[in-house]
Amino acid sequence: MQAKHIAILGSGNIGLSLAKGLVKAQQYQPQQITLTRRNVAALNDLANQGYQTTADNAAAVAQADIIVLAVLPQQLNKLLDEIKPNIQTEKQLFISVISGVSCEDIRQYLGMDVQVIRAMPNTAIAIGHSMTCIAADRADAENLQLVKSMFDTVGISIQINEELMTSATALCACGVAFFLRSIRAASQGGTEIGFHAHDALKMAAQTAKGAADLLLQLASHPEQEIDKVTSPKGCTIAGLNEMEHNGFSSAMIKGIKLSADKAGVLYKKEG
Ligand SMILES: NC(=O)C1=CN([C@@H]2O[C@H](COP(=O)(O)OP(=O)(O)OC[C@H]3O[C@@H](n4cnc5c(N)ncnc54)[C@H](OP(=O)(O)O)[C@@H]3O)[C@@H](O)[C@H]2O)C=CC1
Ligand SMILES: O=C(O)[C@@H]1CCC=N1
Repeated sequence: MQAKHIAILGSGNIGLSLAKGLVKAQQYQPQQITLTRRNVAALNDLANQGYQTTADNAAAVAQADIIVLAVLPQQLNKLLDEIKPNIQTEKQLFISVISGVSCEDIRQYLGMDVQVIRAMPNTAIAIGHSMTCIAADRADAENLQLVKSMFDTVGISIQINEELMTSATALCACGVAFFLRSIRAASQGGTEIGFHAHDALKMAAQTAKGAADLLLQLASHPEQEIDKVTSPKGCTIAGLNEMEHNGFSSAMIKGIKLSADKAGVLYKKEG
């Protein structure tokens, strides 16, 4: 258990997923986490669970050791204006999960030499299965280790170069949606060939989970595992080739490239 207090500024999808993941992993108690958003009434359930909740970002920052920035890129500058008077550069660490905003962007906008580490988790953080990419331009090793160990308790984390953070956003954060859509499509196919929708979805999701685990647990390559499924003249290769003729791999690759391009231009420095 860490003794530190965390303020999560912007408690929406990812901010709340992070808070829930940290508590589920027993790394923090709800009482050690302050959640903020402007519509604070939407956090009432969390307040009943013991989290501190407020719309006052500056007050949340005043009592925090770790400050997580989790608003949308277009909401960041206003938030930084609000909290600037209460920042204590010597003792506080910023973790930004905001896409397309560099550590230097934050220091530059604040005009302060704050310690900033970027983390790009995904929503599976709520259940301890995030793939989180971590990057910093000049954070000290102790803080980097602290952030890494924090995200390791809620999934798997790797440290990458900061210039790859927009790519990490597309592959890992947006990626959850891409794989979910694939599973949804598989379940729709399943319904068309005879299963009730809820059964088809469960069957598709468990099949996807098994496929991912084959790669992770056996450290094998997708094509190696695909070769084991595709019997000669069989039904798998027939279905797979039909999907490829319709651009399956190409659609995924193009989508990821477009997401990465977009992730790089989400933030406008002037606000
Ligand atoms: N969703 C995801 O899977 C991932 C998102 N990210 C990044 O995380 C960030 C948040 O994304 P996401 O959670 O999806 O977005 P949401 O819109 O769900 O969350 C943003 C939250 O910020 C709150 N907010 C806005 N302005 C302020 C303010 N001035 N003070 C306090 N709270 C504020 C909003 O609530 P209210 O309007 O009530 O203030 C809202 O709850 C983005 O920058 C995104 O790029 C990163 C990885 C994954
Ligand atoms: O769609 C978005 O912009 C955010 C960033 C990563 C996931 N969701």
